[in-house]
Amino acid sequence: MVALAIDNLSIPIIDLEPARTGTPEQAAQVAQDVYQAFKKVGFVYIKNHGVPQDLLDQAFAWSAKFFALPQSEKNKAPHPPEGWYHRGYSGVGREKVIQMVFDKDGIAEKRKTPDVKESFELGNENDERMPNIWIPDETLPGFRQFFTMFFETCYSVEQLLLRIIAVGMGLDEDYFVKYHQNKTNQCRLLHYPAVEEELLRLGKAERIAAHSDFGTMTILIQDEVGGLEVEDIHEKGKFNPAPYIPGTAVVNIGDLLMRWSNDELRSTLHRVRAPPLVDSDDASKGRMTRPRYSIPYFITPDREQIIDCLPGCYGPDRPKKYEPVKSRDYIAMRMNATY
Ligand SMILES: O=C(O)CCC(=O)C(=O)O
Ligand SMILES: [Fe+2]
Repeated sequence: MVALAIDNLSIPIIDLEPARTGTPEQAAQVAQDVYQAFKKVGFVYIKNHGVPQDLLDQAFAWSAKFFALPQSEKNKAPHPPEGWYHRGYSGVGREKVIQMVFDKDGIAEKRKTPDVKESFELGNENDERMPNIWIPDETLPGFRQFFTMFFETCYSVEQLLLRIIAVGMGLDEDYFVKYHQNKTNQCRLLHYPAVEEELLRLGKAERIAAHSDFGTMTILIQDEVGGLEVEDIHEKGKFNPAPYIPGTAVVNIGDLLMRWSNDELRSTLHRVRAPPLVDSDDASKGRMTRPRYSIPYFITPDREQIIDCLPGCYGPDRPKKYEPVKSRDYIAMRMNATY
C-alpha cells in the first residue's frame, strides 16, 4: 500500500495485483490494507484492478458519443417515473441526489439547487424486474453491446473486491460473493455539461450534491477533469479533493455495507463540485468549466437477501444497532427519494 497519510484523509492507493497472483501472505496483506482503509476513510484508490485502460478509454468514448446525441434521441430511452426503477436516460435536472431527506417538503427545498448532470443507467441484461432501457440500436450501433460486455467486466472486479473485503474482515472468502449472485448492480454513465464555474463555486448549482452511496460498494471511474471531493474524516463539512489518478479506480463503501458491518466500515459523504482552480478566483468569473464524465458501478446485494449484522461485528459488548432489512426494500427506499 502506498500510505498517503491516511490520517489526513488522503485516500490510500492499493495495488490489487498481489490479491490475484501473490502468495497467501501478500494477498492477506492487501485484504488488511483495504479493510483498514474502508474502516478509516471509506474510500480507496485501486491499482491493477483488472480492467484494461483501453477498455476504460472505449467506455468514455461511447459515453461521450451517447451524450452528444440530439436530446430527442436520448429521450427515446427515458428513465421511468418510479425512482426505484433506475434505468435509462435522465436529462439535466431530473435526478437530484439528496442525502437522507425523505419528506416531500424537504425534498422540494433541496431540489431548488439543481444537479447539473445527465445520466444513463444500465444493469444486468437478464434482469426481469428492471429490464434495461436502451435507445434504438440503429441510433448508436455497438453502444448496447459494448456496455453489456463492460457490465460483465465490472462484475469480475466486483467479485475480487468482495473476496478481498471478506478476507480483511476475517470472514469466509466467499461470504459476500454469495450475497451478490444475481448481478443486481447498476452501471451509470454520467455527463456533467460545461457550466459557469462561478455558479458551482458559489453553490448556486451543483454537479452532484453531497451524498453517500446506498449499496455495498461503488467502483468509480472518473476522467481527468476533477471535482470529486470526499468529506474529511476529522472535520465534518470539510471536503477534500479526490483527484483523478491515472491507472486507478476509486472504490467506496455504501450505506448498506456500513449498516451490515454495524458501522465498522464507513460510508463517506462525497460530492462533485468545480474542478480545482487553475488560476486566481477572479479568473473563474464568467468562465465555463470543462465538461466532466464519470462511470460509477454500484454494487448491491441480491434483492431477496436479508442484511443482518455480520459475524464478528457484534457481541455482548457491542449490540446490533440495526434491524435486519431486505436488500430490495432498503435500496428502493433510498432510490425513491432521488426522483
Ligand atoms: O461523478 C462522480 O465522480 C461521482 C458520482 C457519484 O458519486 C455517484 O453517482 O454516486
Ligand atoms: Fe456517489
